[in-house]
Amino acid sequence: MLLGASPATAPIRGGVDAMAKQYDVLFRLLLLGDSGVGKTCLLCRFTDNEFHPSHISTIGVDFKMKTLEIDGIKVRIQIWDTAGQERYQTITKQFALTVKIVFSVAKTKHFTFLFSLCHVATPPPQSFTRLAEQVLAANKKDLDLLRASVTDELNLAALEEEEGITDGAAASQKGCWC
Ligand SMILES: Nc1nc2c(ncn2[C@@H]2O[C@H](COP(=O)(O)OP(=O)(O)OP(=O)(O)O)[C@@H](O)[C@H]2O)c(=O)[nH]1
Repeated sequence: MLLGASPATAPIRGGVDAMAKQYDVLFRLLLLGDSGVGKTCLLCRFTDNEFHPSHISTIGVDFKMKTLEIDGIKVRIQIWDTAGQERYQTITKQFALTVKIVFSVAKTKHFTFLFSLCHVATPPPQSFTRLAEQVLAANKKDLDLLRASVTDELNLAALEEEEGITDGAAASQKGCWC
């Protein structure tokens, strides 16, 4: 799933940089969201098809890449994984140019966090790209039983319909990127 990606310039042929020959198009994604919503797990599911049950907080910013071939075009996806912990928010906000905002369906407090990020990230700076998009991704759908507490307060179903939220679970791979 490439929603939320922002196309960036990438040389299609030639060039002195060896990396330039390895892909035709480069997409950059930035994952933002409260600590523990599952940003790193979504990333690991997508790049390595792995799930890690333990929560090891990201420190600052990390990134992974994956190259896919779609209709004969080599698409490289560069995904930046940010730290959700409050102490890293200064760094995270610097990166809030184009975003895939992740939240867990299981905790209401994550909504408060993501709305504050939406505010920071909108609109994407002109200098970056006009094609930058924001996508909300609801993770931990396997914990649907806990979802009631969220829907009571925020009517998640309506949000999904109106805002086009994507949902899934890194744990089960269902509805996930891969
Ligand atoms: N049940 C369930 N647990 C998940 C899912 N995705 C992630 N988790 C768990 O949630 C916890 C936090 O996941 P992380 O991916 O480390 O969270 P994060 O958003 O990167 O956290 P920070 O690095 O602190 O910002 C871990 O214990 C994961 O195993 C999911 O889809 N379902």
